Amino acid sequence: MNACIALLGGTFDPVHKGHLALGAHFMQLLGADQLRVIPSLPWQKAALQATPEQRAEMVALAFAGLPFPVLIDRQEIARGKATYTIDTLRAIRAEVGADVSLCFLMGADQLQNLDSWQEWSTLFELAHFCVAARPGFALDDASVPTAVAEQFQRRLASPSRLRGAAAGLTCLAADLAEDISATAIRAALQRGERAASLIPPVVLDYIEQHNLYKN
Ligand SMILES: Nc1ncnc2c1ncn2[C@@H]1O[C@H](COP(=O)(O)OP(=O)(O)OP(=O)(O)O)[C@@H](O)[C@H]1O
Ligand SMILES: O=C(O)c1ccc[n+]([C@@H]2O[C@H](COP(=O)([O-])O)[C@@H](O)[C@H]2O)c1
Repeated sequence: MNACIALLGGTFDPVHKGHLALGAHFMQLLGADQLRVIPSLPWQKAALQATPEQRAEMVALAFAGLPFPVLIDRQEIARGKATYTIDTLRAIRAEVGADVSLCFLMGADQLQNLDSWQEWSTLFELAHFCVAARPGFALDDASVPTAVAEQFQRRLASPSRLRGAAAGLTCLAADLAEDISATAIRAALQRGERAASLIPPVVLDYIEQHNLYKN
């Protein structure tokens, strides 16, 4: 059987339990061999609070010790300029070869935004796309751009089919319902709350040690 790698890209400012739930959910659904977590230098988000290095360190702490293999892939922060997923997928595809199943994970908010991504329709040539529900972001056709909804529906397949093919399919996890966002966490920390139920304890310790998200 082909190897299967799940890819989780994100800003992670900071990483939180919603990211862990998204990764773990699809690792189980897909029966994937590895989760690669890729901290980004996002071109659509201004004024990040933690540095790229701090965000990558928090990601490494959060994803340590899970019951499946995890690789923290620093290629996007190493690029040192705003990053596009198309470039990252091309690099990973060149590294792993044509047959490995690559499954890019995202929440419903990014599906609503997918048609703004660089070369978005070419992305399906390089990977599968797996979308999880997220409170506050609908997955119905009215909330997703028409061209994205069409691509998504046409390519929709079971997780086992994604595992058996290299790229080009989509899959939906409608049952994830983690009401957590980095925006809400930053706001809570700024108010002086600890947000302990939303962030892994090791990440909370890191945030406190580095005086992050105070203002
Ligand atoms: N609670 C969640 N449930 C499902 N997916 C999520 C959740 N939080 C984040 N994601 C997904 O994880 C990826 C990285 O998210 P990101 O690091 O931007 O966190 P965020 O909470 O969305 O941040 P912000 O509030 O700053 O926009 C995106 O694909 C996003 O959709
Ligand atoms: O390639 C793009 O144009 C693009 C535009 C928006 C988001 N992305 C990717 O989507 C992932 C989640 O992004 P975000 O902003 O929700 O943290 C992350 O890997 C980003 O690099 C990619």
